Amino acid sequence: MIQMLQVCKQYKNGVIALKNINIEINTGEFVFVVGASGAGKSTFVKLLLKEENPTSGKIFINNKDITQLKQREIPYLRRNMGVVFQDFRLLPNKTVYENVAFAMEIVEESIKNIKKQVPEVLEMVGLADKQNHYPNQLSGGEQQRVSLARAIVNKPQLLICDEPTGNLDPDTSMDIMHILYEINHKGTTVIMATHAKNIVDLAKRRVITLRDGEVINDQEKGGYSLED
Ligand SMILES: Nc1ncnc2c1ncn2[C@@H]1O[C@H](COP(=O)(O)OP(=O)(O)OP(=O)(O)O)[C@@H](O)[C@H]1O
Repeated sequence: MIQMLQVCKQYKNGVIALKNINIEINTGEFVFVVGASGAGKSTFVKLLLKEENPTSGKIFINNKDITQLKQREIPYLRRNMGVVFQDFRLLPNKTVYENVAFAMEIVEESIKNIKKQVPEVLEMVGLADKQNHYPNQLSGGEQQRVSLARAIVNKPQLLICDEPTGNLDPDTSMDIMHILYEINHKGTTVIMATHAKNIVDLAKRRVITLRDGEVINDQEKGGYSLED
């Protein structure tokens, strides 16, 4: 599903954030991308979202080299991806229901589908009873559930999470992880960049470890501790 070939990223200020990355991620995998602060995790995520372009190398998603995409083709790439960030990024003036519905409205889904799918996805993340609340009336964990619901409501093939548990306490983080595992179990490929050692070590999933922009480990059923 995803292939990076000899990918390098140097920012304009000269910082080399990623060096010669060669990885392949198959459909249906759950992959952690770990590494210390500054190792290149967010840059890795930004390249997949095409928020940044690599300085050299190729990135294939579903056999299409996204480094060659024209500007007008980018929305079609993103339509196939859900994204979750550490800071939730919800719209403060919209309710839980409206935040999730908005993701469907911008891809011009029918009202019929919106009315069917939004309650289903809110049920899945355990927020059926909070659909009329505003983000500031929710806990951090609940806000992240809304953000997850919004990310998956259009049924993307790929879910990309950048530190999704970074602002949450350990118990709430595990709740979010269980939702992520369930999403993955239903067939969505999940890529999660994180610092959260305990989550990674418990998960026994594939772990790609970055250090100073290089992949220093790529292990099935790996652990964060391998980095040390
Ligand atoms: N827009 C930018 N311009 C210049 N340098 C950048 C930019 N974004 C990131 N960098 C640099 O690239 C390197 C990798 O940063 P990146 O944000 O990818 O790391 P990270 O592993 O996600 O770190 P953290 O865990 O702290 O978020 C760092 O040295 C960082 O300072």
